[in-house]
Amino acid sequence: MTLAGPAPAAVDPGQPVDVLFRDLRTGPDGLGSREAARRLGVYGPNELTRRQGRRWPRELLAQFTQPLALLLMLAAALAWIGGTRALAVAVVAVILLNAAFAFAQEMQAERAVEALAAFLPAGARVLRDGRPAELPARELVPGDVVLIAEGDRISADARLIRGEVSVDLSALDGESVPVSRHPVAGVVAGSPLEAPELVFSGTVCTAGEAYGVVTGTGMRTEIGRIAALSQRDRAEPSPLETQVRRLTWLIAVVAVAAGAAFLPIGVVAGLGWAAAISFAIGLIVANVPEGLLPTITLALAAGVRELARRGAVVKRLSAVETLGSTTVICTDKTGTLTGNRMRVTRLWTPGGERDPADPRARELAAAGAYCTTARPALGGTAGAGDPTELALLELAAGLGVAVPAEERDRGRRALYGFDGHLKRMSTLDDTPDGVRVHTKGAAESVLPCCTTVARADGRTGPLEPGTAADVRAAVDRYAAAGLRVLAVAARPAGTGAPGDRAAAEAGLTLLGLVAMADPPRPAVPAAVAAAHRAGIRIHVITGDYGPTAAAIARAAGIGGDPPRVVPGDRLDAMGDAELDALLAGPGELVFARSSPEAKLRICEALRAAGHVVAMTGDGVNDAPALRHADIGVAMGRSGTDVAREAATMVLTDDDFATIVRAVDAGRRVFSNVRKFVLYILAHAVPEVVPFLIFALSGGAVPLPLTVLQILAIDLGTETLPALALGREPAEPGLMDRPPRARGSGVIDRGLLVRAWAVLGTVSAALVLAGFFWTLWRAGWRPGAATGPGSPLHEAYRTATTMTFAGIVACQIGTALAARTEYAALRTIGVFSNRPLLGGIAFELVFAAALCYLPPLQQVFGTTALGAAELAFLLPFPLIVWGADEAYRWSRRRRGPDPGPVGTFGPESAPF
Ligand SMILES: Nc1ncnc2c1ncn2[C@@H]1O[C@H](COP(=O)(O)OP(=O)(O)OP(=O)(O)O)[C@@H](O)[C@H]1O
Repeated sequence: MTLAGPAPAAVDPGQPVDVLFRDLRTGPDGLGSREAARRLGVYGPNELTRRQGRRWPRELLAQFTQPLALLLMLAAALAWIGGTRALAVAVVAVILLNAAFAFAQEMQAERAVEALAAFLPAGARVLRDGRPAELPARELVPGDVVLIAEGDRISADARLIRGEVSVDLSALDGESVPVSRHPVAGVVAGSPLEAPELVFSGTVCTAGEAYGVVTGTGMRTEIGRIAALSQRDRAEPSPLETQVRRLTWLIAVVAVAAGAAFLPIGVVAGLGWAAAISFAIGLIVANVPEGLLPTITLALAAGVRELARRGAVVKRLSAVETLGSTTVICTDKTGTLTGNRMRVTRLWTPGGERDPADPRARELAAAGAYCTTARPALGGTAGAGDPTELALLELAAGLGVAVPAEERDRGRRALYGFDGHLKRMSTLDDTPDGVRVHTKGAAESVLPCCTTVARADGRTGPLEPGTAADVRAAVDRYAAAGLRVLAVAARPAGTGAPGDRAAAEAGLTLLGLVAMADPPRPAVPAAVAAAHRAGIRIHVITGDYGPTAAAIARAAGIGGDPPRVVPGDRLDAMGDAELDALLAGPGELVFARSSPEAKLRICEALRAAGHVVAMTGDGVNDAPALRHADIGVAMGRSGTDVAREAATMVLTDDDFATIVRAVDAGRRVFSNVRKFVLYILAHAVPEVVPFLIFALSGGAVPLPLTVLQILAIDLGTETLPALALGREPAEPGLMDRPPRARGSGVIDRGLLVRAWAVLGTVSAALVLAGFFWTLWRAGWRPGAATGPGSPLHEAYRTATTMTFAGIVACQIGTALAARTEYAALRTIGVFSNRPLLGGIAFELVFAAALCYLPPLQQVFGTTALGAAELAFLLPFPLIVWGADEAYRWSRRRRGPDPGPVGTFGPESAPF
């Protein structure tokens, strides 16, 4: 294990707090920024140093020990023993090239995934120069005073000095029941992990808020000591990679069987053993698709990189392909559909809506502002905390009743934080009017806690049923306009602080309602429409009030007009069968006042029905649903660390539209993988059919292609165009089709038919036509001798060169055809994939070199082709491409494949 920085300072976190402050040369207000910078230099960054050193030699070696490489080595050894040394050398070259290529691709893929960390820096809130500041967690130093709040992953070991938190220590002790942590003045007794006043790096705060002084950073933390935790996880192969690995094996087995079968046939047809063996080996080497897997891994990695640029950071390569098959998106409302920038637009107090200048409105605003933990925007700095609270602070500031955050925090006697189940929050505050309880939350949650109301004349009166009905009517009116409504209540604390939450939140006086606007993000309606065209259904699952959620959903285009709302209590009362039936219906739903558990339930029901579910979430309680969904989506800006860790994808801009863009990218990557698989499979037919003809004719037709020519195609001319197909832009209509079925293979019957029956067969026919035309013109008839020394030998060399060049020409047509799966080439433009044009140019230069450079002619058995031959080859690409164009046209006429979940597709959905 390496330790960053100099030897650790001998600070024992177990000493009494004042001694600890002295030893760490700090205080309750933390460090100054200059001192912190100095300490950062001394202690080093707050990071875990990776234990493992260089891994690349091992990974490079692994390329040579994998089964396909071993198979090729066996082939090389056989060729050497069989006397065809040139072939043995060629095969070894293939092995080396392949290993280098695969290694480079895998390294590049890994780097792409590792680079993602830079998109998601861990942050920490600290007091620097006595003021709160947000910093990258790597800049924390011993002596810093940090703020720890619900949902944070704690980024250093610390001793608590104020507040109280619940902490999940499972990263350290495997125990996932959260434990309470709070300051204790004296010496820490017993094991540090059990000490109530210590918190540790790598653990998670599940509730509450507290300040702590940092006692250890980086490797000098409990987690740093558990060396095993700093080891990296081994990445799971994605289903796509597993599928392709299996396919590669299948093809390898078929190739070996074909090679073995060719041996006796070749000998009987008069080839001689040495030639037959070399041929069988060539057939195997050419057809084993060694390069497929690394190429696919690289395509996925390129997808990951592109997604990150578009604002969606995915943590696993496999997420890219899952994204493409998403059938349902479950999204929350605040911050994802809306901009999460709240602004109070209406104030209501018993008696009616109030003008901001009204004294009752000011009283309401002041109480709301007390009941907050957020910090308002000051000078140039942005506000920090819940946007709902920031809106209340802004309102109070606007009405001139703001309390500075420091004063508010200093006077705070108790905090009963916002609870997603209770849907309210309360504080006990020292105010100029004495100690008061302040409560704010959902109206239906706060109203039952109230016994009195603040009347228009400033006096307090009983909460009559009529007033309660007025409150509900006002809430509904505001909610129908899409406003978020909070009820605010207060009362004098009386003598002595109430002991528990229930006591604090009883007998309150209702002050009124605050309604705030949070309109949909501008890009959302278009993204919703795009998702609908792509056959994706969207359900909204929100903690907000039904009518508010329905109004926002309608504005975004979700769920029709009016959207169907399922309130939380109805969902809770519903059995599983009823929920299944509800979700199986055609429309989209708005689940309002829902709990985090509801998310998990809905997610499970959808998955059980065969859907591929993308689910958003931002709180601690959302983590189980995020883990359970096919794609858990967390918010990079507003979400908690816990949600970000549970998620598969993190949106750096929190925008719903980014999810739809990610689905688009996922579909594109998957369809591009299919494109180059199609291209690579297609050439097998024109390569194998000539041999069949040679074998079936019993040698009356000479071999149309030499083994080194096959290798030159498969390992030379083909490579760059195949790679370039992986870079193809999205095909028009890709997002107008229903999602592909869960688990449907990258290679299906349709792809094989197209590769072998259409592209392959047309190519084979053309290639053979070229071969026979050349021989025939020279006077060859079946059975005539073509071996060295025979009068027809030169014509035979020209004919095999024609076969070689013919395959190259046909593959150009195949490459152009493979660019789209349904659409016509003209809709994307012939010149829109520059790398492919470059790849084709390379292919032509490579083939020309083989035909025209004398040293290469020697090795590959080729000759220079004349004008007549070239003219014969010229239409090949057009014919192959044209045949496929006709095939795609007929597929388009038949219409797209049906969607995976028969109950809905763009046609049957209600939008
Ligand atoms: N900071 C807060 N203090 C008190 N009450 C709150 C606070 N934030 C929200 N509420 C109340 O609780 C309700 C539910 O809020 P919650 O945060 O669970 O959902 P949300 O953010 O509106 O929805 P979403 O799940 O779409 O993000 C709100 O409608 C509001 O009435």
